[in-house]
Amino acid sequence: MTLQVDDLRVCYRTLMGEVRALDGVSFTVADGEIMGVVGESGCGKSTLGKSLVRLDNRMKHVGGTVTVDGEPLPIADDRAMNRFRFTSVSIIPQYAMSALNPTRRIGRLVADLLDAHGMSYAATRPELVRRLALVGLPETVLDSYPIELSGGMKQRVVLVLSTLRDPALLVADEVTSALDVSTQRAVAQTLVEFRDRGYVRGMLVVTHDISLVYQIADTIMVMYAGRLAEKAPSDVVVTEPLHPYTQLLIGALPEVGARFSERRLTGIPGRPPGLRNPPQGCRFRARCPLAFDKCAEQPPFVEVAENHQVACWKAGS
Ligand SMILES: Nc1ncnc2c1ncn2[C@@H]1O[C@H](COP(=O)(O)OP(=O)(O)OP(=O)(O)O)[C@@H](O)[C@H]1O
Repeated sequence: MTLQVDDLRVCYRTLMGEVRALDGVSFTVADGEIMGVVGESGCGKSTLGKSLVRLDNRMKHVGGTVTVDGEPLPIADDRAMNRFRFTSVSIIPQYAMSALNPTRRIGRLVADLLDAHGMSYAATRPELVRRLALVGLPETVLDSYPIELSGGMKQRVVLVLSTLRDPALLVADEVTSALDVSTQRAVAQTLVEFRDRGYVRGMLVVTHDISLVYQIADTIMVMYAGRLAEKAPSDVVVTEPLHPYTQLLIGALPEVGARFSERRLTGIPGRPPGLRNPPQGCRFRARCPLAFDKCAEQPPFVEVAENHQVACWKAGS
């Protein structure tokens, strides 16, 4: 088992009070598994990804445990996590490619990164060049400045760097969202290839793009308002979703070849609740077409079929 997350609770401290961004999240990612994490903006996807690798100083670990290969990660202790970052858990944060220092050549950036982790650039360079070639980048990119590379090239550089130490888990947060469609597909395929080659064992692909994650993920986990709504193999989530929220998310996707003069695109009416003072019971209740009395109680996240978990009183009934 690569990753096990149990009852993870994380909040942000703000002047207005605590935002409970993750509220009792439990799941596992198996060896070799790519898991897509989807949901509307603000549901806690990025917080989940970040909290497994680096809590920023506004985030507070409220409770719950994370283990990788059975070893607990000290996620609440930034310094203790240094031993695990990059080697055991690695992250490509949102907007990483735009964050590359524009005044440093790529090779220099890599040398700085390796130095910070006590590794020699000279000794690592042959493997680095091999992996760059694998993603279609020539050795000469090491002499380039970030501004000289396209978005897709920068994203591939970031992917190679974040997996150089073959981490058990890679969190890829919106790695394709600023790219054109064909580059998106190429970068997504690279994620799969890195998993297939064993450069990374398990992956959390955080995205709002269900169609893209459907093509590469083994499993999709749907989040709503800081909790898990549904988790199942990708094709099950897309073709037979059980949670009303997942059904509406999938129903809001445009169909290939659809004529929009005949079928209008619809979103999900309403907005997710604020997480400073979230409602009791099922958090989707106010927007749910199937809501009934029982939804005033929080539904447990339970297995309703093999590898298929849902948090809804109506699912499976
Ligand atoms: N630095 C912060 N301070 C306070 N609240 C925050 C902060 N970052 C995120 N939040 C809140 O935490 C909740 C979860 O946010 P998060 O960014 O994890 O969601 P997300 O699903 O990744 O959204 P997006 O797709 O827009 O990135 C939201 O209610 C958000 O407003």
